[in-house]
Amino acid sequence: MKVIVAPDSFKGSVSAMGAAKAIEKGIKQYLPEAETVLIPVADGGEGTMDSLVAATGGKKVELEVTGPLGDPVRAAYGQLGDGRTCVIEMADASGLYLIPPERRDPMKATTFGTGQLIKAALDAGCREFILAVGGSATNDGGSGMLQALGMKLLTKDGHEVGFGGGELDQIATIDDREFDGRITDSTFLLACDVQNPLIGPTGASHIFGPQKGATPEMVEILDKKLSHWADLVEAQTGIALHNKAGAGAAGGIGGAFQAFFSAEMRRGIDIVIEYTGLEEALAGADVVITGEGQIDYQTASGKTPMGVAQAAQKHGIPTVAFAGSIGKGIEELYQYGIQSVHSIVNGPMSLADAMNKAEQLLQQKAEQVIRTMYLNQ
Ligand SMILES: O=C(O)[C@H](O)CO
Repeated sequence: MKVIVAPDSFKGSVSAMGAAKAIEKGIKQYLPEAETVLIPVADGGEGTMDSLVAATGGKKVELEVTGPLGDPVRAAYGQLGDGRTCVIEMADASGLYLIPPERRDPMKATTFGTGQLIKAALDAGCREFILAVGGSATNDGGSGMLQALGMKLLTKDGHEVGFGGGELDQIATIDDREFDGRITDSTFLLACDVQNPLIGPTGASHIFGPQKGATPEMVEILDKKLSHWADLVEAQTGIALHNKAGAGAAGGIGGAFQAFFSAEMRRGIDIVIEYTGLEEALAGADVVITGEGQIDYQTASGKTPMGVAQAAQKHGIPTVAFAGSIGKGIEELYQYGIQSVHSIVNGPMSLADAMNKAEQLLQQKAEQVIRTMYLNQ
């Protein structure tokens, strides 16, 4: 029997690799001769870098960059096994999780650190980039990232503007003469977590500003400032970001990529499936086991278990999904190739207990599922 084990992480509890190893242990407990292929995956959010680095025999390179509020932070880029491809989770350098709630301030927060990661990877020879875009603390339209890569954003007096969404309306000129020339030789594959436009009621400021610390008044101001930025970008590049899908991802960095980089947007899970070689590994498999902390109707919007199941379905292979917790609407998932969804929790227990014991529970569940598959053999 060949089993592909392709879970996401169970957030706050066990990494994708840890989950995959626990599931493998459970399978082998009943069926030591089973062929197991471990492919830890992610959907473009947290864990994407780890998954791709592990699958390609790459490495993580850590460096100090400018954090969202200007303080130094340790962040990493992943260099894949081919040496050319780099994966960056922007939240690592510019993420909301880096700032305690009381200090969050999208007027000041910058994406400069994300630009520094790109620059460091360019220096290391990378020319193909995978960017996991989302989870940011910023609303600066990606201006900080551009500054880190040499773009001069100048006031009408010719001074460089400061960091943050609050500065955008001070920009009078975008001077690209010193913008890193290596960007033109590079390709950027974006895994954006949302498709929101840059401006307006469904734009970056209105939808994601509040979680970054914006008050209702601030949201209006930030939206106007981003609108000024979008006008300038359009005048410079001919690309109107205002209503462009995905331009509002991560405070507008999604738009900066679309305007100034050779960028293509794809579903995060599809990028991960391609780069981890999951499709190739599926040949001859009998079953796929995937999983995530929570599985519910939202899983159908491109989360890991659904993406994995869709890939397996193309090859006629059933997928079994494990979850820490099962929510409403899992029936939605059957059409995409998920055969069944199993909670790993084996009795009444607190969330903390379930999280602490996740590996043991995954192992136990995997053994039970494989036993059931052998019912008639
Ligand atoms: O970073 C953000 O603003 C959200 O995750 C949406 O992209």
